[in-house]
Parts: sequence; structure tokens; C-alpha cells
Amino acid sequence: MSPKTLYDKIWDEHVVHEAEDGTCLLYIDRHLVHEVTSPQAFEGLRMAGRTPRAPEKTIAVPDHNVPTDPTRVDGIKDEQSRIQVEALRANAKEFGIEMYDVDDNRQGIVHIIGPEQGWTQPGMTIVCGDSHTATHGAFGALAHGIGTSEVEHVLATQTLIQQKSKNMLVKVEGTLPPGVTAKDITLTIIGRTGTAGGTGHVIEYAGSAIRELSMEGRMTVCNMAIEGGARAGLIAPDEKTFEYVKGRPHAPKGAQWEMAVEYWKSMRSDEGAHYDKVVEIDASEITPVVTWGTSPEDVLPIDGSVPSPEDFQGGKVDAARRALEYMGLEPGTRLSDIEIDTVFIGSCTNGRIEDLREVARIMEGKKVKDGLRAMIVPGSGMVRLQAEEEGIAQKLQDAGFEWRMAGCSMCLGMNPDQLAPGERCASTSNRNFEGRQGYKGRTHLMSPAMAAAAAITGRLTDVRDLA
Ligand SMILES: CC(C)[C@H](C(=O)O)[C@@H](O)C(=O)O
Ligand code: SF4
Repeated sequence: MSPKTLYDKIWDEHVVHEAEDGTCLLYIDRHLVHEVTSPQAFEGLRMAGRTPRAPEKTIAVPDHNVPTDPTRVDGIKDEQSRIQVEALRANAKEFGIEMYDVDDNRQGIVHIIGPEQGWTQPGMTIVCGDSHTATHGAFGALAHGIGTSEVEHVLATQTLIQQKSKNMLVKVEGTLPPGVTAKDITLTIIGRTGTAGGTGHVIEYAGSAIRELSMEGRMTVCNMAIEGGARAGLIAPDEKTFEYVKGRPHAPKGAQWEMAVEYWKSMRSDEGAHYDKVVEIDASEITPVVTWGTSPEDVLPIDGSVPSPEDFQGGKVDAARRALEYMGLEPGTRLSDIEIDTVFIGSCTNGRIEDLREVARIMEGKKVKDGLRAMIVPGSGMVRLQAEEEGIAQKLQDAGFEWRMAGCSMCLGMNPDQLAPGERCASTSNRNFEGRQGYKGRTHLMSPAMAAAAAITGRLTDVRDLA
């Protein structure tokens, strides 16, 4: 038998039927639904007189539109949000799907709650009507976003019609320098490969720097596989993965646990497996980075300067010109001289407990600069609780941060947390598109440590320069 990649193995384990042209019907182990991409899917199901094939394999959670204002538990005041959350609630009830509602501590960003509840496990196929489903790939699962009609298909049949992608390997070997985090790895990869570098591929992240990352760091890396153009990103499971899953509410128990771990151990690429594309990165050369433009590939080390359109070639020249205009930046300006108005710490990229601990560590004995708006939005109610128990929440509030309820929040302008036109934000999220965080808002992507450093100085700042 020829050697297989991890992706090949998960794929082969899930093929229910293969058509002559290679199109496959794939079994889906886990399905997550949120309020934005599920209403039409449920409506389609209803119209067709169908019911979910396996409702126990789906979890529903509102995250995108929910306000993060602590008073929301008394009833959502924002009309639009209320309608969408109520629709999800009604659909979950009608079709027998478990839902983590806004007054439930398990509520949070869909890609944060899956791993947190042990719902996400190695070797599984996991889908959600949301592009950042790739996050779950950190557990060695094949996880990707699907469209609304596919959400309906999965609800009705627990399968998905799929064409297989190609295999891509991104290998990050070596030791990360101090102050460099998982976010810097993933942004650096996209800076190198571009937003189309992974098109048509599933990326497997490997190498000693990836293995060294915590599970949360691995989730940050896989989360942005999608910004690198890939269908999904994944990392082979190891002891760290098993340890993370163990004991969580949906994790296998007793004898089932032993059997599961045995199986999970086989979920790794074979020696000599073929990759259609290979990218190698030396971890020791990665530095803290920020984005300067309106595409996640517009990445530069923080000690650099705003580029000039002439530094680029082809279509990117005009794109860069437009990005600089939108971002209100002059070529040659030092990145560390760029002043910001807002700091957003949260999202499915960096809204987990380790991210908050890191921010708290950097803020030790420091304050958010006067006049800045700085908010921390835990990725889930569980993260929020944990941070409160550890005393981090209080410390962060004392340092000047707003402490919010869980949700997507300012990662995208679909809820009341938005930038005002022209405002500039140091953000730990994953997309810096025009208007992403609010109409005419300007986004600089970076790690939680770098966002904390920016909160202290009021400008983009190299976290390594802080005393
Ligand atoms: C709203 C949703 C469909 C969207 C996605 O698929 O990614 C959102 O989560 C995002 O991050 O832009
Ligand atoms: S936190 Fe942002 S990227 Fe993640 S699912 Fe929500 S909107 Fe999408």
C-alpha cells in the first residue's frame, strides 16, 4: 500500500460512495450550526418535509450577531440579533438539536466551543457553515466550512458531496525566538505563500515548531489556513492532543477512551507520503508581525516600514495603492509609529484562555493608554469563567480593558461592537478586509501579545521593546 497523508487517511475512512469521476459522498461526524448560515438550511428541510438524520451529531450556538454587552442575558435588545437568535432557538427546538443559548456558559464562538466541549476529536470529519471551521483541524480532524445548501444536506443526510483536495505540507522547523507566537507563525506563512497559496489544497502543518505549540496555539495556526486559501488545515494528533480532549464533556469515556486513543495514534502521515506542494519555514527567522493593508497577506515584521506600491508587481501594485489609501498610510512610515484608537482581543483565532493569560502577563503593572478603547471578548462563556476564576478578568479590567460576554464581537461588523469610520484597530482576529470591523474601519492583525503592547503605548509596538 502506498504511504498516505493524514488527510488521505481521514478521507478514506469517511468515503461512503465514490462516483466514476472521483466525486465522493463523505460521512460527516460532527456538525456545528450558528445563527447566520443556518436559517435557510432549516427552512429548506422544513419545506421538504425532512428531519435531521442524526440530530445528536449537531450542536447549535449563536455567536456572530449576539451583543457582548453583559446585560444581554436579561433579553437581547438589539432587534436584528434577537430575531436571529430566536430563529436558531426555534429551529433547534423543532429539530431536536442541542443549543448553547446566550444564558448558558457553554455559549461562545462556534470554533471555540467545539474543542472546549470535547466535541472536536482526532480523525473526525467536522463541518460548519463557516469558513474558520479549519480551526478544529488542530486536533487532526478534517474540518472545513460549507455553504448553506450544504448545511441542509448535512442535516438531512449526515453526508456531504465532495471532491478531494490536493495535499500541501507546511513545515515549520526550529525554535521560535522570544516574543514570537502561533499568530506570528500563521501570519508569516500567509505573508510568504499569499492568500491563494493553498488554493485547492488541504494544508498539513508539521515540524518541531508546530509540535512545540500548545493545542490552543495549534488552533490559532489552523484557524488561518483559510486566509492562506486552503480548504482546511490540520495537524497530526499527539499526546498533547489526547491530554487536551481527555475528560471533556463529549470526550469518549472508560474503555471507549482507550480504543479511541489507539485509533487516533494511527492518524498521522506515513513516512514517504506524497505532498503536491511543500513550504518550509525556519522558525528561528520568524519575528512578531503585523498587517499593514487590507489582505491577510499584507504582513510585515513590526520593525519594518509601510511599503510603497512600487515594491509590488502585477495586480498587487494597484491593490497596494488602494490598501494604503484605505488604511490612511504613507509609504515609508515606520510601522511602530502608527497610532491606534482601539484594541480588540478576541475571535476564534485568539479568544482562548491562553491568549487572555498572555495579555494579562504583558499588562502586569501597566495600563491601557488614556483615551484608547480596549476590549477583551472571551471566545466562550467557559473562557470568561476561567479567566474570572484565575483573577485575570479583574486584572485586565483594572488595567483599563472592557470585559465582555462571549461572541464574534468586533471580529466582524455584524453586531453592535464596531469601529467608527476612520478608526484604527489593533486586532487579534483573522481578517483585515475593508469594512470588516465596521464601515471604513481600519484593521491591523497581530498576536494577543502585540495587541497588548499596542494597548499600552497607543501605537503598533514591538512587544519585545516593552521593559
Ligand atoms: C458569517 C460567516 C459565514 C463568516 C465565515 O464563513 O467565515 C464569518 O464567520 C467570517 O469570519 O467572515
Ligand atoms: S470570530 Fe470572526 S472569524 Fe471567527 S467565526 Fe466569528 S466572525 Fe468568523
